[in-house]
Amino acid sequence: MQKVFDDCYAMDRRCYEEFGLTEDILMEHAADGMAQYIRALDGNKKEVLIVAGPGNNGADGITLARLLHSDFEVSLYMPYGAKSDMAKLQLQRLLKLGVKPVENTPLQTDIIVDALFGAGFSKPLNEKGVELIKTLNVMKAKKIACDIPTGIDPNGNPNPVAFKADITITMGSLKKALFADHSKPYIGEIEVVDLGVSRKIYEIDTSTYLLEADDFNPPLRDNPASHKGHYGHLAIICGEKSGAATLSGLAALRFGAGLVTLVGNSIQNIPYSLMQSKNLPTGTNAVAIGMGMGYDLNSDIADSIVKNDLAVLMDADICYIPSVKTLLDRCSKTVITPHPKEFAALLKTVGIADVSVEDIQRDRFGWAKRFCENFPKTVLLLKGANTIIAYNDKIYINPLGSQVLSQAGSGDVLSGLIASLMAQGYSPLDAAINGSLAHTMCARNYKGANFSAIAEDLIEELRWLIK
Ligand SMILES: NC(=O)C1=CN([C@@H]2O[C@H](COP(=O)(O)OP(=O)(O)OC[C@H]3O[C@@H](n4cnc5c(N)ncnc54)[C@H](O)[C@@H]3O)[C@@H](O)[C@H]2O)[C@@H](O)CC1
Ligand SMILES: [K+]
Repeated sequence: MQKVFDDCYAMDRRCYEEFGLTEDILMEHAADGMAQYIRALDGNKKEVLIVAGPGNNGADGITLARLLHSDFEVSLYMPYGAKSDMAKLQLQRLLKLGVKPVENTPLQTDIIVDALFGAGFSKPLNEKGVELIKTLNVMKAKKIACDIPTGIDPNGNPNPVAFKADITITMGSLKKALFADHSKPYIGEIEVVDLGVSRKIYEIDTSTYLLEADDFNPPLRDNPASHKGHYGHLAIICGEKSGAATLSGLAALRFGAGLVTLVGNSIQNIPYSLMQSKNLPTGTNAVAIGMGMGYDLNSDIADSIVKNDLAVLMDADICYIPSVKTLLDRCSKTVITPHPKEFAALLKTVGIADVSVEDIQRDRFGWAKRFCENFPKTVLLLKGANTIIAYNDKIYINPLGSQVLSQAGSGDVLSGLIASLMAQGYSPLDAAINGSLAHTMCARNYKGANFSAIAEDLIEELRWLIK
């Protein structure tokens, strides 16, 4: 797990005030991090275009030009001149080496470094900036963003366009804007550069974390004398479309739940390994509701869940049903897993806000936080290109998802995975984290073309998901 921050300003200040470092020292390390990356690239890439802005992001770029000069053919383009003190100082140093900024961007180059705007980006790019970014984006070159691609605002939205990087070399620590859904196509890989002290020292406390494959804690069984009763009994409420519940059930079973029962009146042709029942079976310790359910929840079942305070996973159609609020308020072990459209419906159903899907996508962290303030007992998993898992003031980001998962049925599998872990005794937060990691790791391990995975393929991949 890595720490993630809103921005680095407080940590930079601590470097100056507590560690006696200077802006100059931090900047030298920032530029050296980029220089090392460029030097390690394929040795034939010798032409480097650095586009440097007026502030300290630009100053990083000018410093990089100095570090690479004479080993590489460096073109430094500064469309807005140098305005910050550091940008002016770095430019003076460069001029003393005999390097002058170029008047126009060259038509072709091997490497482009975008150091136009970084953490200080605060208003939309003007027409000149938009045209420049569009020009850079269509050039064929290795594209490196300094700190964050130009045009990505602090909420992670392109405003109105953004540099499309192959790699973002970010300074000091990870920032939230790198993990918004809207920024994902622009960021590329991410590398963090230390700024004069190790990242362990540089970073302060945070409430936001980036999940990694190493965080995965699978439900491996270590008791050779076990029986199915040791691994929980999950009941999945079936409604209109029993296929969704069946996929969840198979995923849950494959992920280790001891027993999975589909609950409903007329469920046809279910696989032999799943049980079925008209009522909530005795012995149920976790319930999953919502997948393919339709907009009607049997009130006896809802009452029984509340009365017995069962662990409950809620998804899909439940977001539209008013009784969701009772479950969220009254049960102590709840996970809810909406995609953005369902989350918009959920916010409306529970009376928090009436907002569009686009409103949510533009500020996923903000809306997730607001939901958790209203429902402190619930773990929210907001699906997306970078899935957010939020609980109280903590946020965990799973960036490992990919387009492999953009398929009907993949959400049903995720519900089954999380509910399976809840039945096996994981806390709701651990179940959401590990279910989400398993889901994305199955997609990563899938060997077929990235358009071809169906829910059953993801379930198959669970067999080999051994840490
Ligand atoms: N201690 C530090 O301050 C460090 C800063 N570093 C670099 O400094 C960057 C931040 O520098 P700055 O705070 O100077 O900010 P930027 O260089 O990102 O932006 C400079 C200024 O441009 C203006 N601006 C914002 N959006 C604009 C737009 N769309 N069109 C025109 N002008 C716009 C703002 O007035 C802003 O302050 C980081 O991203 C990082 O690259 C690194 O060198 C590491 C240390
Ligand atoms: K940049």
